[in-house]
Amino acid sequence: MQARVISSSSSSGGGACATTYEHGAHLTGWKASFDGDKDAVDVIFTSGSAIFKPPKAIRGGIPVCWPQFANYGPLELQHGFARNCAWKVTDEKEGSIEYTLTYDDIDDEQKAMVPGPFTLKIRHVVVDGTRMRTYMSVTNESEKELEFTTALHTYFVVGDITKTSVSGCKGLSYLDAPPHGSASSDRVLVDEDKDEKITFAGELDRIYFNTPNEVVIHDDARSLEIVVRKSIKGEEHLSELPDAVVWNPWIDKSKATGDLGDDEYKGFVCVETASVKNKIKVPARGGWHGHGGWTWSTAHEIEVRKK
Ligand SMILES: O=P(O)(O)OC[C@H]1O[C@@H](O)[C@H](O)[C@@H](O)[C@@H]1O
Repeated sequence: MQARVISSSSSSGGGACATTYEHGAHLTGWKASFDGDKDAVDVIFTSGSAIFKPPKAIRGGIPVCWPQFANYGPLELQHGFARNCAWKVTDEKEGSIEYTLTYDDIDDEQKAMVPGPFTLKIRHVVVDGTRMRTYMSVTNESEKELEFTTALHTYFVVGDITKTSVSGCKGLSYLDAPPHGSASSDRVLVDEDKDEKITFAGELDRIYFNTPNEVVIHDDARSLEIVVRKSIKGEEHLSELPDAVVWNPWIDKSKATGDLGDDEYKGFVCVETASVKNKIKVPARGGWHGHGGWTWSTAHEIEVRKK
């Protein structure tokens, strides 16, 4: 599998670069760099046990969950099929790469999961030394409405999960998943998170609704803050993903996950910009001449700051 590395085109970019793959349009790593420094800081986690063999999704990085997040939708396939497919590179320039997946690229089983032709685009951009973005767009070229749930399922490196917290979710309602091995896998609705920050002392798997623009990971072991932003200055025309998923598998689930090292849970947390509660609906193309289809687009930005 060929890795494509994109480096920042900004003069302040220093050693900042990201590694991406056609498989899943997957970004597997992003190194940030402060003040143009060549010493890069790893921000995005990929498992040392990840399997780089399609159709298996790569464990870590930024899996694109589409056309379904987890089991939120009609499909049996957890997180949809986009992360399992071979995408095509459709644009590549300094600091930026665009991958595209269309109806023609997927197999019959996957075609049965969508109403008809579509174009899905992912663009990863290394903005400067400390910021990167992922843009996503979905064009519905079919004659039926296209509805989906989705997430940019980002795995972040942290120095020590027990010295990590996540802020921005206080006061929000969320769906809480029971721990691995429980008799029921049904999530429970919690009306209000009363804690100032989310901390980690066991498996944690929550879907927060209507999150603010910024959710922040406090990586105290590395004295870093990682900001996950769903609205980008100058790009207000893009739709905002309303929800955020926070996940760490802890010990038992890590052991049960073949492509994740038993101890690796200590070194990452997932904070995923998502739309789970409300399905995104892209209207049917309509029959009139020259109308290729309606497009829905979104993006997230990740910024690293020193504490
Ligand atoms: O093992 P997968 O399919 O990549 O999913 C990993 C995790 O993804 C998270 O988004 C879900 O909230 C978890 O429930 C799930 O375990």
